[in-house]
Amino acid sequence: MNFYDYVRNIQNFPKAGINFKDISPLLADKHALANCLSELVVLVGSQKIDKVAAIESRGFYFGTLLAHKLEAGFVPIRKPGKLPFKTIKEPYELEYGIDVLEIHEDAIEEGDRILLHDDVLATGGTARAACNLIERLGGKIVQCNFILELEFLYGIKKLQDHSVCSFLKF
Ligand SMILES: O=P(O)(O)OC[C@H]1O[C@H](OP(=O)(O)OP(=O)(O)O)[C@H](O)[C@@H]1O
Ligand SMILES: Nc1ncnc2[nH]cnc12
Repeated sequence: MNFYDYVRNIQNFPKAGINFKDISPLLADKHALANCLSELVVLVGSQKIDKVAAIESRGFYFGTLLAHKLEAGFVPIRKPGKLPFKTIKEPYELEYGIDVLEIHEDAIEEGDRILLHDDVLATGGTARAACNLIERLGGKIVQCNFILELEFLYGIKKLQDHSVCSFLKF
């Protein structure tokens, strides 16, 4: 299976000049969905994971599936005002805007081994903010794991202190 065939390019979305990588075709095909999940599990290998933390909203597509496959818990990292309990916050910049991420302050215990998952690594601002939240709560980030990486944006430079794995590279 050529997974690249299941990623659609949408020019000028959500803003002029952005070439948006749309994984909807990959999600809609039962074989592509199942095989993509298997490939993400392969990236983790035999490393022990206590919790998968995933970033709203597209990180949630595979985040809970990954947690189930890895026999780990799941932690949502969300946009502001969405989480109901006490949170800590991190601001960040992304390829097309500025936002804030939040995590429940009791979501991670000191020493928890965390897999951070999101669909796309672009400039790395979102993933960096998510790593900061996890580390502020005492989590140990085992791997930052993405379906696709836009290598020309060098997001990996913001995650140099971590192991970064992505399945599809553009
Ligand atoms: O590496 P960066 O430049 O920070 O960009 C990557 C982030 O951008 C997208 O999320 P978006 O903010 O568009 O939200 P969504 O998942 O809710 O669509 C994507 O799902 C990543 O979370
Ligand atoms: N070009 C892009 N396509 C899809 N998701 C993104 N997140 C940030 N940049 C993106």
